Amino acid sequence: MATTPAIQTEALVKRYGRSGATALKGLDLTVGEGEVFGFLGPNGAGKSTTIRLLLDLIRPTSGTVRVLGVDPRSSHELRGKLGYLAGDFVVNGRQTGRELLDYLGDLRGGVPRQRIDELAAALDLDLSRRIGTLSKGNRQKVGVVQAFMHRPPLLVLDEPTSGLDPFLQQQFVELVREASGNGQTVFMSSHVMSEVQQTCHRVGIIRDGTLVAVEDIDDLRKRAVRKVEVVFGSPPGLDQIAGLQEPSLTGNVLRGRLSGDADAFIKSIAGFHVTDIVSEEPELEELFFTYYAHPQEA
Ligand SMILES: Nc1ncnc2c1ncn2[C@@H]1O[C@H](COP(=O)(O)OP(=O)(O)OP(=O)(O)O)[C@@H](O)[C@H]1O
Repeated sequence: MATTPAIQTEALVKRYGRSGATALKGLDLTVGEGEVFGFLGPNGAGKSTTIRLLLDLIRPTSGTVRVLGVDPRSSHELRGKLGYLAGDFVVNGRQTGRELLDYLGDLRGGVPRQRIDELAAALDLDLSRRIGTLSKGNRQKVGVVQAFMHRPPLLVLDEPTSGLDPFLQQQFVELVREASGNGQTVFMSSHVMSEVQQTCHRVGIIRDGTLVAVEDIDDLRKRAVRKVEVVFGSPPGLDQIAGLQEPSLTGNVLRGRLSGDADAFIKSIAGFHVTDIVSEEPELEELFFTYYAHPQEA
């Protein structure tokens, strides 16, 4: 039996006000249960609008939304099954982090104190401080804890690491991986390509209210260009090398760029004495930005 998608939108349209911008122009989006899905696009593309519709913070002009199989407009139970975090986590500043998280934990049916403490320790967050006295980055950590602490089946994260430094971005990546390993679904908008690369199974790219591409990260990775350097005992001639873009030979060192299948290249050098080979992890960032600017050329 097919499982119910964690998120499904059909022909989703959102127009703000009577004469306002049409932020979404018929969005069809499906996120499977257990997927980590990255939602990417330039500023103003419609990412936050989509997320607000999923959470029933705003209502669609037309089209349908299903979250964990139900219409978010008609299900109060859904709230407890979601973890939500926006980039600018804002709460009443007089409470301490501990007070707020205990309160939210109770609302969500009880979260063990040990779980909150572990998350706070991983993020290096002092729970005894009043939230109003925290820096933006530390306030955002409180937001990260409240989103993850009850291990919700679906995490909806809107640019979650804005304001976090690189160390904490890495901690965040670990939390997403842990959630994914636990079978939770993660839907995340982000401008931080490294975290998308490290966590997402698929990415959807939205421009101007329309989904322009949905790609498997592994497929993207295979298509992305890698720099390659091969050191030979005694090098072949460049005319004997196959499957390598922009090949150049300096002494015994061959350099070039590989995209897609490496088989032709490897076979062309297999008859020569290779003393070392280095291939860089593909950078998907360039590919994403090509999509942002010219989706048809990517
Ligand atoms: N409350 C609102 N009233 C009127 N127009 C809005 C409102 N919120 C968003 N918009 C418009 O809808 C479009 C989509 O905005 P949205 O915030 O969804 O984009 P985004 O992809 O999240 O951008 P960013 O990366 O900058 O957060 C934009 O043209 C924006 O100006």
